[in-house]
Amino acid sequence: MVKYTKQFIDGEWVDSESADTIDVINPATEEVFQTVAAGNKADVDKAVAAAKKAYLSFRNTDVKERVALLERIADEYEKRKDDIVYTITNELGSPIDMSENGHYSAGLNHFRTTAEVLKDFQFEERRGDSLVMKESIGVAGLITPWNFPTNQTALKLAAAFAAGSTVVLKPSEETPITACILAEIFQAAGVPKGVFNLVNGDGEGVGVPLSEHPDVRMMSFTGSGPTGRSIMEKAAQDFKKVALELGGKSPLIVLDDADLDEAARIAVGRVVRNTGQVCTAATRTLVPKDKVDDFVEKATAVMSEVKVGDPRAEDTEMGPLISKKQFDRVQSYIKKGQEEGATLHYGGSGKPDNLSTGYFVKPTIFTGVNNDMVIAQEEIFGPVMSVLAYDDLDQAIEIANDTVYGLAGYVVGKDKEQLKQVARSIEAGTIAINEEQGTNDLPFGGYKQSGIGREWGDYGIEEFLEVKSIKGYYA
Ligand SMILES: NC(=O)c1ccc[n+]([C@@H]2O[C@H](COP(=O)([O-])OP(=O)(O)OC[C@H]3O[C@@H](n4cnc5c(N)ncnc54)[C@H](O)[C@@H]3O)[C@@H](O)[C@H]2O)c1
Repeated sequence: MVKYTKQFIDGEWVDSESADTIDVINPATEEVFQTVAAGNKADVDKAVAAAKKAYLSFRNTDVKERVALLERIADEYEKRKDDIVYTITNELGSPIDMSENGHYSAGLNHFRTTAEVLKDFQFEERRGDSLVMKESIGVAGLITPWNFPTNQTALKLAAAFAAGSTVVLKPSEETPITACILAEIFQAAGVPKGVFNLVNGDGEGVGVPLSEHPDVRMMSFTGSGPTGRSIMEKAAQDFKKVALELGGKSPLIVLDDADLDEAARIAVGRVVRNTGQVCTAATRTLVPKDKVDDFVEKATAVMSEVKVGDPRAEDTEMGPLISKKQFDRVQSYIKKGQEEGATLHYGGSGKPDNLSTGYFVKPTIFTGVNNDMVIAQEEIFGPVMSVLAYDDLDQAIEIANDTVYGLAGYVVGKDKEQLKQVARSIEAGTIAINEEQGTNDLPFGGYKQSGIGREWGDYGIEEFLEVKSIKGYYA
């Protein structure tokens, strides 16, 4: 077992300023997979100082150089495919197929797509005799969650490097090993010293001093709402820019003309993916009242086929939740749904048969849910579908938008005009019609309490830039 108990600062692995460590638990076996440093403020100070120094030259690198850098990173990333897939399977408990085709590929796509969009990115524009230019913001603090260890990190890192910003990354203490592999990839790709710094640790020890650091000009965070609020409060002390990607409670509207077999397959897929630990999970399924029974029967059939178990097995479709804490949280929501009067139609409390070790849960369907219930309003972050009945499309849209969140929305059906109209009416940053996946250059981010700002592609690069006008530049 390789131990990553050092921090990666100024281009090398160095001892942490803290003697404390954090065990990374494999959620399928409940055994220790790896150990990382539990960093502290002194580590953060060193990392920010390195990033600040490196910024002086990195900000002036030519765009072509940064395109080449991102391409080299993507090449090195591809060489580490087996390690990344193995690590995500063990630290997150993601089924091996999902580790490869969901997680590994998402990270790779961000590095490749960002390199492509950077080639055509307009950093300068002439307006009369003046120049309007965009330049990198400076040292950025990046804080990421555990549910997509390569996706969340890669999309922020690719955008920051493309912009010419230097970074200090604090990954989730629950899935930090993928980030350690990224440090090795950057080293192999020739990322200049100090451009990328990794400080492992928990929120209090590392996240807080990073958010408070006066030399950090921007915080880019993905995670829960309460943590996002705390980071924003800290950042407000010296008016750092903040970009926040937070939670969701996304609706999936099944239209009257939808093929119910197809709708059931799509809806269940969007609930159980990554064991429901997806910020864009479609956890509120809205179905025409007279079609609910048929839909639920079909959704139950699809869900009962989902293979839950050992993430290392090739045919496993759903692994465990990340931790005991998340297991308990999902259990408490299942209990709450029953107390509130929703009908537990499939799944429910406890672990699936023959899976007593590991944080496994049963994929679950609630029917008879109304939108005021806690299970329809709060993010469960587990494979729990709430089915809500609607009378007409106006009511469906009203229910869909009756949430504090606005991250994603889905609509399934046949009539193209109706699909477009519903897609336009949902108040959320990302909408998918039927099974459309889109491309990696589309903006991603939330309305309302789902966040501030946009990531991915050129929109992601914009986040790490400041805008300057120079009057008389062409006079
Ligand atoms: N919108 C999106 O793009 C998106 C994507 C994935 C996950 N999420 C959200 O993330 C949440 C789950 O992730 P989580 O449980 O890891 O979230 P979390 O907020 O508990 O932790 C996220 C990160 O913040 C750090 N952190 C904790 N307290 C901190 C503090 N006070 N100051 C600074 N950093 C601190 C953690 O160590 C971790 O690295 C869900 O709510 C989910 O919806 C959102």
